[in-house]
Amino acid sequence: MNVGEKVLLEVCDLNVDILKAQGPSRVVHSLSFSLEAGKTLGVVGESGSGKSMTATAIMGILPDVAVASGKILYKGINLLTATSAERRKLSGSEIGFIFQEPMSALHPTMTIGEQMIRPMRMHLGLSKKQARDRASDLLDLVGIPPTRGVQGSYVHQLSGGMRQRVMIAMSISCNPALLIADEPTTALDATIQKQILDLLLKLRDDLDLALILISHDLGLVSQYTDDVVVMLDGYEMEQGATQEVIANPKSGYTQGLLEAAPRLGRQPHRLPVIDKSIYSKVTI
Ligand SMILES: Nc1ncnc2c1ncn2[C@@H]1O[C@H](COP(=O)(O)OP(=O)(O)OP(=O)(O)O)[C@@H](O)[C@H]1O
Repeated sequence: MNVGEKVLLEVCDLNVDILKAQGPSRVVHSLSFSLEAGKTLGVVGESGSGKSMTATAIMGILPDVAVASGKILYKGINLLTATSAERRKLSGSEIGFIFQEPMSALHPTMTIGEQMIRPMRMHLGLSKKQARDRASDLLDLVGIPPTRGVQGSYVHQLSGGMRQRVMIAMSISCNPALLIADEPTTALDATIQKQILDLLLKLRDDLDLALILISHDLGLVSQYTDDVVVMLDGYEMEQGATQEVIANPKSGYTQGLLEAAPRLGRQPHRLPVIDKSIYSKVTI
């Protein structure tokens, strides 16, 4: 990937360690990638490969037991050494996050409207009325017209697809430049999955966002991203332009993922078993 003038995010030599009683255990090893405005980067790997640790390190919401080192440069500011005031300003406003499971990310006893207006008042300094109007516009933008009365609803009253649309509306409410979506459609059926991913791409284009799409599904990522990083057990297996990686995978692990990848709306007849042990980092 070229590091040009439009680079928004540069992850350089990122390591993440989990602190355990017997000592630190590394779950992300020397990971580097960059992302330009208006582009989508896929981070792909099976469960436990370090995708969420990478995402939460960028967001500054790593679990207490985890420590990150290296550099995460956002518009040239190293997020790993930024002051908490700088971080607060960036996370949740400049950098938006879409969680896998909106049911646990959204507050159960606050209405959707109340949850939406809070960050807009804090980060954008809007009045209650302005924030409510903007919430209405944002919901409309993600395909929920004001007539649905969603602002007055609670999360448990919405369908899975509606919840994810609400999360997306919230994630773009403070005009982020970067959006990180961690398995945003895993809990949804194939038709809704496609609608949500198409919506994310439309927002990326309309708002000139940079988007990181995290998924275990290389087939899905291949349809929605410009570049891809393939991870296994915390290591980068390969990265590059998505179509290039799909057409000529350098790593046997990527080939295995491709064979296992379900396409949108089509499940594979049988999942091949990938023998991970033969891709141990020392052999690469
Ligand atoms: N809160 C935590 N405490 C201790 N270890 C953790 C914690 N969260 C993740 N890990 C460990 O860190 C490693 C990387 O996990 P991570 O969640 O980043 O993987 P992932 O690729 O996102 O997988 P998944 O798709 O299942 O979320 C795994 O070995 C996992 O067990």
